[in-house]
Amino acid sequence: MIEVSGVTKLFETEAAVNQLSLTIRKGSIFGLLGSNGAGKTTLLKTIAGIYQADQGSVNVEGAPVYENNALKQRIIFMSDIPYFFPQTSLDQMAVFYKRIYPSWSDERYQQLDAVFKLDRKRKLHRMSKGMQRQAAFWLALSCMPDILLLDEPIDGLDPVMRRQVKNLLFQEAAERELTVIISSHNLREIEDLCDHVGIMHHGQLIVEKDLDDLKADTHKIQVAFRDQSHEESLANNVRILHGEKRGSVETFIVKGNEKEVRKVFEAYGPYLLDVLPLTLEEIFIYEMEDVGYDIHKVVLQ
Ligand SMILES: Nc1ncnc2c1ncn2[C@@H]1O[C@H](COP(=O)(O)OP(=O)(O)OP(=O)(O)O)[C@@H](O)[C@H]1O
Repeated sequence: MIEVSGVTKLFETEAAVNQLSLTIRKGSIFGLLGSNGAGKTTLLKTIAGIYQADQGSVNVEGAPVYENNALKQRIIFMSDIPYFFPQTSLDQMAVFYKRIYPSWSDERYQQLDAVFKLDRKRKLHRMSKGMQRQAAFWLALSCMPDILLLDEPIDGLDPVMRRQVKNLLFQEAAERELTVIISSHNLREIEDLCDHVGIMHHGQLIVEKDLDDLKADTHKIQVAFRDQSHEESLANNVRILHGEKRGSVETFIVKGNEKEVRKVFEAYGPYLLDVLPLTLEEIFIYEMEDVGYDIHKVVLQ
């Protein structure tokens, strides 16, 4: 389990991360969303023990991460710009990683040859951006880390490789409880990967949700009432995140148990009542509206 408690990280006087608390359970895939400068990289580097928090603490399985070498050997931070030593090939970088990470697996390194299909003898600096990213994933996964922190890793990978990498992450999370935190600007990019999503804005986590709970708990209702008698009482009986009206049809985004929500609307004897599925993007739009933010200003669609 990763426990971030009241973490603030300052650069001079500016708080890149501001009093942020977050708990991520082992084996979870957590999506960290936010616009440029929201503080995602700073948070990931603080969790990785690269930065020391100015306030608060980051603990993994109860132990502080900063300057804890034994713990840091179980964590990999994958930067948005992969770094390799000059003039090295993948095989040469593998020798280096093997020395640093005691959990390195030669067997895993060999197995991943079938997934990534890069020339292991070729100099990495001659490879394309996407190929370098594949190489970084190959090395990171061969280290068999307990925690993988991925800073915008999907960019630059083609759709087939994105799917492959997502599958590998699913598999590692399910089979050996790898914990993944993946940052992105784009909700759609990571919605099929994560079981939890948090949205950062100005160094703070403004929304944090379990996706299964979120989907089970938020509904889009289309309804045409017979008269206006619902107008006053509806909001007292169901939690409405958003409502709009087109002609005689009203659309509401509501929270709560589907059966109970349905019952509330049925009690008015409407002409039409439909419960429609919501995309994650729609859910977040209304969740954030509810806490006073416009999602379009905070994350890309
Ligand atoms: N090394 C640094 N020195 C000074 N300020 C920094 C440093 N790193 C980050 N910052 C500042 O901290 C804030 C958060 O930056 P950070 O890189 O964590 O955001 P981000 O959410 O990862 O952004 P992006 O999506 O653009 O990568 C920004 O205002 C940035 O200018």
